[in-house]
Amino acid sequence: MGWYQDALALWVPGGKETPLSVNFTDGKQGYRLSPERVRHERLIKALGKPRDDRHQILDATAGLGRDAALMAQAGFDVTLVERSPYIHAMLEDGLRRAPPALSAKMTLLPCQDSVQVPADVWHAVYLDPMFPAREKSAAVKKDLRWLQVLCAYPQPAEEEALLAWAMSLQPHRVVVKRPGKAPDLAGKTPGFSQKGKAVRFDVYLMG
Ligand SMILES: C[S@@+](CC[C@H](N)C(=O)[O-])C[C@H]1O[C@@H](n2cnc3c(N)ncnc32)[C@H](O)[C@@H]1O
Repeated sequence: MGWYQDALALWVPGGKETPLSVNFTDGKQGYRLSPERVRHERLIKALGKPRDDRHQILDATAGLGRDAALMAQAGFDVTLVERSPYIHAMLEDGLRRAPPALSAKMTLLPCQDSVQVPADVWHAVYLDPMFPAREKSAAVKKDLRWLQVLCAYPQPAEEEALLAWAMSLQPHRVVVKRPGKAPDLAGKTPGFSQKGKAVRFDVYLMG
């Protein structure tokens, strides 16, 4: 890990790949963040409309902040939690370089496991826990490969605890990102799902 073109980045010494860093405006992410695009994202549809003046989303598994940026661009105030110190440091650096209008809507908590946050304030708690990729390793994208190196796959007991904890915060809904054909998180059937080709968003309506 080090500095590459003014960004905190990860790379394999001697490797040919461009180093991985968090950039909220580049390439595909920049395109997906355009205001016309963002409302068509399945994640945004899964979140529904805020009500009772609750505009806050807790992204409890923030990773590289891509989904958080979509949610922020859609108008939500997003609080991000990330427990890997490497990923957290890159995310913090990406937010430092992000357009002010975007970073103003994203609050990164100090590096920690997602605990000790207040209940009763969230429109939604968003979970995107690690799940083993189906594709062969060469086909898996660079960022996902790094996540696989740095972050452990949760055991069933941890998945269960994560979902139970998210529900205990009493948001209007809990939204869980899953690979299209993966089983429901912790075996719990969602109220409904926003399904895409490779990924789906399971929605647990809490009231
Ligand atoms: C699949 S990635 C999330 C990717 C993210 N949605 C994005 O758009 O970049 C999962 C991330 O959640 C983090 N994580 C998993 N369980 C966590 C927990 N209990 N508390 C905090 N972070 C957690 C992992 O370290 C990893 O970076």
